[in-house]
Amino acid sequence: MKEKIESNAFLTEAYGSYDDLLSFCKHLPKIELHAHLNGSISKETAIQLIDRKGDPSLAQRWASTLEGWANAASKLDDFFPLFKCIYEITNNEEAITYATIQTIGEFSDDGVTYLELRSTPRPNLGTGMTKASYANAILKGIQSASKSHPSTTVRLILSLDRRESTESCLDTVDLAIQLKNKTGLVVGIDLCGPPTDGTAVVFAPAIKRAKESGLKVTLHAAEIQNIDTDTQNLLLTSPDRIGHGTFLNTHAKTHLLTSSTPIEICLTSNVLCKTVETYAQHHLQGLLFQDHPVILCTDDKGVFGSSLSEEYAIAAATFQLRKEDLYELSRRAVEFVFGSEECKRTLRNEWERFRQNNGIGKWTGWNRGV
Ligand SMILES: CNc1ncnc2c1ncn2[C@@H]1O[C@H](COP(=O)(O)O)[C@@H](O)[C@H]1O
Ligand SMILES: [Zn+2]
Repeated sequence: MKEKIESNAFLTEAYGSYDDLLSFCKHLPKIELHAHLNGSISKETAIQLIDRKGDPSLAQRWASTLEGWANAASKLDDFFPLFKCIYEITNNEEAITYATIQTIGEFSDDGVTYLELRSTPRPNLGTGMTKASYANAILKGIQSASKSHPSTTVRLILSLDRRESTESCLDTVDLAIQLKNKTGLVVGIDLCGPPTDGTAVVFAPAIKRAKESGLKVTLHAAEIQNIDTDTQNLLLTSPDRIGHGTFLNTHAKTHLLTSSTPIEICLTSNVLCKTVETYAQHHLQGLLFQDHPVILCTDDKGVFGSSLSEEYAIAAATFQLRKEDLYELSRRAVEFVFGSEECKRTLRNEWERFRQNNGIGKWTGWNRGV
């Protein structure tokens, strides 16, 4: 169950009500840098995809799988089996293209100006889908959405799953390099999946090849407790960003703080997957007060029933962030995108226009009144 955000004196004074805060967050231009395609598929899109398949038993299984997880999840490991069912819905190129277009549309409607979608190229013997045809189906969706939702710029990150072998990861990286050169839309790679599967040694050659080819690298790191050696070895590959960083030991934290490696923060994901007990206990607060680069992200908005605007609103209500703070958070994210310098210049101008048109005051440092 999602934790309910209580109204409080700060929120009332700074925004009026939670709804007023949410509408400010929707209006604010935002950058989403950590969104897994198959986890981001909304209920509406999933239902449409299932309808197209014409398999009522799948609809039933999908609904009960999600509900079962929401009611009984007690640890992060409970989350990954959900995808067995979701992948039945997206087991062909047409579904992947449709899911991509719909998901981009939803982020765009939520005020996301720049989106980095990520997904694991996944062959399917039954439907003949290959890693390449999978990635191309996403690119087709991105190209189509650039016409229907021109206000949102979209780039793609190909994910390596921790359950894959070194060879399989190298194949994905080679595909990413090829598609980067061909389309300019693939900008990086990610490492995701169950944190206790595989080891950094398995993935290091693929990460190295990606970096050498000019791809950017983001890695899920320290998402659960007691994986310090793996986290340490992953950090040695010098990722450009990391995801979560929930359980960084002192050594890893020092490494990240001194290298100023940005951390993708997924509040609702961490609370619902039970790696963080409550929003108020989230490590975002400590990172903010150390002025470490962070980016608010959704992770899997479809499964978690959230949106990026809500993540901003939750951060504001929990850590007493004013309009200027939220603007500063979203503006800073521009500097951490994997897109080109030209892309960053365009985004910087957009943020400046918003600031001027909306009377955003001078930022004076994070509110430490919490
Ligand atoms: C909640 N925290 C998380 N931690 C680690 N990996 C996650 C994740 N959320 C999602 N994924 C990864 O993303 C895949 C689904 O999207 P794609 O099929 O790639 O589009 C999942 O199979 C999992 O490997
Ligand atoms: Zn993730």
